[in-house]
Amino acid sequence: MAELLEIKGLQVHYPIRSVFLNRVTDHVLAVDGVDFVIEKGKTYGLVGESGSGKSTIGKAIVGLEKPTSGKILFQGNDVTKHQQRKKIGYNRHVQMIFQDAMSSLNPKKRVLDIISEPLRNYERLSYGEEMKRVQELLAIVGMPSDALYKYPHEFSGGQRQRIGVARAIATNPQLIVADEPVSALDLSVQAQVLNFMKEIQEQFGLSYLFISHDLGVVKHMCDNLAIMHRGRFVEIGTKKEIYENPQHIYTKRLLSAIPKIDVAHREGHKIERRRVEEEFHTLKHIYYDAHESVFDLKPITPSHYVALSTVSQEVD
Ligand SMILES: Nc1ncnc2c1ncn2[C@@H]1O[C@H](COP(=O)(O)OP(=O)(O)OP(=O)(O)O)[C@@H](O)[C@H]1O
Repeated sequence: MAELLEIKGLQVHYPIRSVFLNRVTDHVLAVDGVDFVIEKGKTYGLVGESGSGKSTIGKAIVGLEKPTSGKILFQGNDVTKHQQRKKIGYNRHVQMIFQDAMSSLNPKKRVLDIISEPLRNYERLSYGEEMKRVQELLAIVGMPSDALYKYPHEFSGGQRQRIGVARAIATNPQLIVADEPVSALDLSVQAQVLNFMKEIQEQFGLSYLFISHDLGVVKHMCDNLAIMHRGRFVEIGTKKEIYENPQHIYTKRLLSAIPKIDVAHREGHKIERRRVEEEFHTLKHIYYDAHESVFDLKPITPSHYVALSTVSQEVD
């Protein structure tokens, strides 16, 4: 097993401040002691309901959140602290793509400037070299070269996500943290973007940390995965182990809520309505079963919000 990244006993706790007392009164245990390994060229999935701590792990790995305790080792080098990351040029090897490409791409910048930003941070290229590299990157992600001078709002959601991927791979990273990269997209576009992410993974030997609440998507993408609940891993294993022989009751519950549409069949847009209806029934079932708030479960589509509010009205 070729280890790329190792996480040891990671904790990220956010302080809760009392406005009245003007001091820290408690902590949110967003991530509360997790261990896992991401192998070279493989995809590790993090699955769990909204608020379970998935994004916080991703942010700690790329350096956007400071671990409270624990270690992050990249190819055996400790990169838990900023100085240590700087020393080995860690940030160019690990990039992140986000759920909402519209808000993660600067709306005032042209595609050329968006994609060249990491190049300007990490490489000293002439204007001509930079232009050539950005054109190559656009071709890799299947975008036309006239996209260079356009702005993010001139593209569809799927195209914007491709631009986000072009920016993420600009520095030839080894690991990409993909935080819900397709959940803001129509089902028909999700499959395209996921398959394209797999293609570039093979082409460049990339590893992914793939964060999602959608077990259907994770099944399509991941080699190994962890099921998260309230900052901890309740179950870890290979894709086969988790999907074919889940052990934890929480994993079983999540699996029973998988939309019955596997990614390969998401290209037909008519499926969407059926999926929302199915999830609505499953959520309702889970709600009555577990007596938890339906708002703990992350809505996926606008129609899903309608479904959720209907559930909550019925429950009220
Ligand atoms: N900056 C912050 N300050 C305080 N609490 C935070 C902060 N960021 C996240 N949290 C809390 O930490 C917990 C984990 O949040 P996180 O965003 O990691 O969950 P998640 O599983 O990624 O959820 P989602 O799928 O909704 O993004 C939540 O309870 C959240 O409210």
